Amino acid sequence: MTSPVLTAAETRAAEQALFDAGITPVDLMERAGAGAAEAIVARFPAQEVLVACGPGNNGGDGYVVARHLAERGWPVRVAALAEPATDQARAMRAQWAGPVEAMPAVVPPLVVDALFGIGARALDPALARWLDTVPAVIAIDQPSGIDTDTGAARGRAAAAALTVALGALKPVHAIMPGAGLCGPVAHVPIGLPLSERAMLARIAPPALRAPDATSNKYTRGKVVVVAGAMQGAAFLAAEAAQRSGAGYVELVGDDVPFGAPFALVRRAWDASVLEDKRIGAVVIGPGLDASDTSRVRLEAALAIACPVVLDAGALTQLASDKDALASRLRGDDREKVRLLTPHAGEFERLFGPVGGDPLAAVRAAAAKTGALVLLKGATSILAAPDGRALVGPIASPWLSTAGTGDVLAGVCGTMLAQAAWHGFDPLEAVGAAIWLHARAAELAGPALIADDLLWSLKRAVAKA
Ligand SMILES: NC(=O)C1=CN([C@@H]2O[C@H](COP(=O)(O)OP(=O)(O)OC[C@H]3O[C@@H](n4cnc5c(N)ncnc54)[C@H](O)[C@@H]3O)[C@@H](O)[C@H]2O)[C@@H](O)CC1
Ligand SMILES: Nc1ncnc2c1ncn2[C@@H]1O[C@H](COP(=O)(O)OP(=O)(O)O)[C@@H](O)[C@H]1O
Ligand SMILES: [K+]
Repeated sequence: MTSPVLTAAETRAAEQALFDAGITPVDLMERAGAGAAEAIVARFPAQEVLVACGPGNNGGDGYVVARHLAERGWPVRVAALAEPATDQARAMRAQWAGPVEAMPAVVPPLVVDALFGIGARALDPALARWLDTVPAVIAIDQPSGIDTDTGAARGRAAAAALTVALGALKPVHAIMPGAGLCGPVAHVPIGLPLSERAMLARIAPPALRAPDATSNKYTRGKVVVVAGAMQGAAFLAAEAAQRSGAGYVELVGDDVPFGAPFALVRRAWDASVLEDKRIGAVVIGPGLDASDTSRVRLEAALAIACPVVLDAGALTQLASDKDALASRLRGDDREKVRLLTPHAGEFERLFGPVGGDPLAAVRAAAAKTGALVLLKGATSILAAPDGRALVGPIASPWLSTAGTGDVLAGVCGTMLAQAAWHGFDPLEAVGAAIWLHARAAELAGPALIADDLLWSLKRAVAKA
């Protein structure tokens, strides 16, 4: 249900494992370049192309791509930024039979960017300007100049028409803004050993278990959503918990109005509502204000043993005593599952600015609090206290509308309540919720409102 994502250093270590096993750097580069050319011809009609090669192994891949495209009848020009600086790149340069020109001032319509890969520093401004004027770019391994491990982009740049990820996905392919600049990503396996236990992985469709003859409403997960002053938000979370498959959802608050969905159980708040041993998860925060009443409810929720999703107003309350976060969230009980779901503003209030390396920021927040931390945004990043992290798909920008986070909180509640039943650990369960939410947004299409996600969640579950 996930694809491993390797940092530049992990990629180099994986390459080294192949070299240690007897594969030569030249063989590996041939494999990478041939695979990249294959991915290109599968997606583009034959046309004039300029392959721009840098001095390192990314440039070496470029010479291989050029040779393979030419063998397939493409009119190929090759330009070099500098002479190859590694043995394998030199060997590939020697195998390119055509001319090698200096970087042309006038750019052709299609350029293969084999300038820099995982070894890149910030681009020289003139080179960045040159790349930015190319109408269509196919990036080898990654667009040149974007930070491989953070996804931090150099200033103005257009998205590539295709990025061919060699051997492994890297953070640049998964985390915004870099992921957006990669355009469509084709993963070309080159035999790198990819651990199933990678510290970072991209969320793939989860394998959800369907109810069977032995199921009843409680085995399918009881989720309690604690309402506050703004009840709409809590309703969205509660119905999202229902629509993502929970068997029993209860909305507790004051004067919760009656109406659709009629399957939603409403109860007046009283601390005893959280004592039911059948509760699988509690969601608190959507619509929660800063009143004393809300504080009492938050404390009651934090006292229970089962997983608690803390969103919106609950995060604002927690931010008022940042130093006590870890002890308030888990106390002495390391087993307690607590999920914080901040957007960037809430994250900043709790932990300081996200900064240029969101993955590192989220990991640090999880380590500090002992909680799962999900930073929501165009790509959502989830980290566990032990450093494992998941990154979600690039989600529909139409999600940037009020209430969609409340829906996600409800889905998280259901997936955490059902985690053991699906065979997920808590990190995987929240990963499944992120995937379902993104898929629901895709199904809901343009101009969605949060309510639309409730219906499309049902279809997302069916597709998982
Ligand atoms: N080792 C191998 O045989 C394989 C390498 N692969 C390719 O190799 C790439 C990594 O190769 P390298 O480690 O050589 O790194 P790069 O090719 O990314 O670049 C490294 C070289 O460029 C210079 N450089 C970096 N940024 C620069 C800048 N902004 N301006 C000027 N010079 C700059 C560096 O000093 C170094 O000489 C991967 O991204 C991938 O494309 C893959 O083909 C897999 C196989
Ligand atoms: N530009 C965007 N592209 C994709 N997803 C987005 C974008 N902006 C927000 N989202 C998603 O929409 C949801 C918004 O949540 P949140 O900010 O908590 O809103 P609310 O509090 O109104 O419910 C999150 O799941 C977030 O990942
Ligand atoms: K590149």
